[in-house]
Amino acid sequence: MSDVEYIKSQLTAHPDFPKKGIVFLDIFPILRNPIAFETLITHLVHHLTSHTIAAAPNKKIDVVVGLDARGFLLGPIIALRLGAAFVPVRKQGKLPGKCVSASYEKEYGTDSFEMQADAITPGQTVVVVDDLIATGGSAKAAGELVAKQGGKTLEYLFIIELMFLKGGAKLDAPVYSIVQSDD
Ligand SMILES: O=P(O)(O)OC[C@H]1O[C@H](OP(=O)(O)OP(=O)(O)O)[C@H](O)[C@@H]1O
Ligand SMILES: Nc1ncnc2[nH]cnc12
Repeated sequence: MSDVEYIKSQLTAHPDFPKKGIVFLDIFPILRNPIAFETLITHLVHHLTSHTIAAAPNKKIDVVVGLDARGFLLGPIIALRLGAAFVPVRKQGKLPGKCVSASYEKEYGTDSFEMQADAITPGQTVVVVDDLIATGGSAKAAGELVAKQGGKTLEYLFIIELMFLKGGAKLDAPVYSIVQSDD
């Protein structure tokens, strides 16, 4: 079995969660299995070092941005392995100090994201990490926060991409996803 098939085999689908009509794809079974979690992180870091960094203007990734909440499970580990900074994007009202904010619509509601205003230095290269892209609203808002601080988003990284929602089309940089779901 390939790494991608192995990672895919660990995901579980929950119809009608958190509301009717949504098929919720759960990544937590991966984190319960240390071999699967290691396979996942190694796969993402290998992609970043072999493709993203090779194409980066400064030949490095300065900042890994992780999205509240499930992006926090992946982002810090990836950042440590790359020797990059980790910066959280949080839902409104959770971060102290001066923040930049951007609101967005998602597959099942609306929300507002914030990032600390001094978190990214102009010109830094950034990858945005989350567990899943659905409509792309969350990732787009995160990209806006990076751009507001003068950062350059190189890529958006996900475990799962819901292809039928075409979220990647909203974004200002390419998407890399391990599993593409059509339903
Ligand atoms: O592409 P989008 O339509 O924006 O949806 C994707 C977002 O939705 C989920 O998070 P959610 O907002 O449910 O928050 P949580 O991680 O706190 O559960 C998921 O983890 C992504 O962050
Ligand atoms: N279908 C889905 N499964 C898991 N997380 C999600 N976030 C938005 N849509 C989702």
